[in-house]
Amino acid sequence: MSEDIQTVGLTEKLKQASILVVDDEPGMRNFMVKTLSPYCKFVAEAKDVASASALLTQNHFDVMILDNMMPDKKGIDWLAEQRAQGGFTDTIMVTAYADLETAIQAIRAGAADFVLKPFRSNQILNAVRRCIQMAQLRRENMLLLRELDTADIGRKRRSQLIGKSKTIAAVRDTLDRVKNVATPILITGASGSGKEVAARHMHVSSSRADMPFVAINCATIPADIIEIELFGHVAAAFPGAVSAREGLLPSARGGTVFLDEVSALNLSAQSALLRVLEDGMVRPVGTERDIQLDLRFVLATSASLSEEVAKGRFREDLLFRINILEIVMPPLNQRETDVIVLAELFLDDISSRLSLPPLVIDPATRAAMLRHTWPGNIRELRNFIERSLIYGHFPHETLSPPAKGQEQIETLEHVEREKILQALELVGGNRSEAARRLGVSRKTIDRKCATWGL
Ligand SMILES: Nc1ncnc2c1ncn2[C@@H]1O[C@H](COP(=O)(O)OP(=O)(O)OP(=O)(O)O)[C@@H](O)[C@H]1O
Repeated sequence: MSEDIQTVGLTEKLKQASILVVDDEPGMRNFMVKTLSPYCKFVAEAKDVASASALLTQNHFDVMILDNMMPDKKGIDWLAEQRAQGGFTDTIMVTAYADLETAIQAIRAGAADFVLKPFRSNQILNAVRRCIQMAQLRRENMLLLRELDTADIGRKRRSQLIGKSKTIAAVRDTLDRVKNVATPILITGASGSGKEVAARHMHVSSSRADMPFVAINCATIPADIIEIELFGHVAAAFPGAVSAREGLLPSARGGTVFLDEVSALNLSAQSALLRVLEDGMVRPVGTERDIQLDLRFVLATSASLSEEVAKGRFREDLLFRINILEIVMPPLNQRETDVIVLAELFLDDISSRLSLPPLVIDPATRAAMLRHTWPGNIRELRNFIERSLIYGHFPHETLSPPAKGQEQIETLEHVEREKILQALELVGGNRSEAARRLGVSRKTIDRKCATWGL
């Protein structure tokens, strides 16, 4: 990498940084203060560890540059003491003697970097910049973890395939049976039917639960970079790239990879994926070296893969490799009263997340929700609940009746259910009135409603 100060890209962060220089040689201190001052907010200096300690108690410093050979104490020993007392300023050790023992001691004492005397101005500037970048990454990481923790309820929900219906219970049983086998799983089903939730559900109950779950939506990554994203690359693979990057698959090692909308992969990425599925080998772009990976694959699609094969857009051998174990996610309208169970959960979650007053599902809304076909499945239900909480009431008008032109022969039981629910919705959930209008007894309505979980 060039050492020209202009090319190191000194960030805004450096301009905000406060630096403490600790060195007993006045000439050295002067050189560092002069080098750093134009680029940093504030540079203080100390001629020994006693005055450095005093400065550290009075001010916050982002980075400390510490000479190891000080008259009163070795810099490394003093740094170790500082750490033991809770001082965590990122420290760059400066030394004239580059022996391995000193380097090991510096790392153990908690030094972030190590610079050899004599050094040029850009070397010390680069070291400070690296330190600040690392500190920023650590802080961002800590905040992200905290955010994930506070969103824990949402995260748990996304890892639990909730529902009391027979269809969902059957899916849960299958997931439980296959959770620890190495064979790839193919999850099919309409958009929003919970394919990713099912994959997470299986991962958290599998032996890989403590390892990463990496969800990748193949449809949202541009085709020309998908292989780089999945498999990683070395710097030499691209003229403009400054460094190599680990791919998403290697970063999930030991865990589960969820490849959503797998039909969106281009043919070349499909060939590479087939290799990974067959022998567990990943080859980063630009290398001749294969890396062996232990990964569990779950693939999902809302498109029909056999139709994609027929159109020449999906490799037939890949389809054979991935559809050994297929799990079909039932649409929401085939999950009995799960729509109500899920709606109640979403009402709870969303009202507390958005600090909106809670809503209770009244009988007419229940009937309307059970009757609606939910073409957008659970995602549509979630959006409906969020909209309702914002409006402060359930907007029935957005629950349209089934689209015309899609008529099919329905069972009598289904037609009866539709009609009774429609009647209940129209009369605001009043069962006696619905019974009167339908020409049946109130008892019949009660009995039917009980079997539908109303
Ligand atoms: N059983 C469930 N319990 C709780 N939430 C669910 C359940 N199923 C789905 N959801 C929620 O519904 C939404 C859609 O689910 P998910 O993303 O898993 O669907 P999908 O089938 O993978 O969709 P797509 O094909 O569009 O990617 C998410 O907000 C998810 O949290």
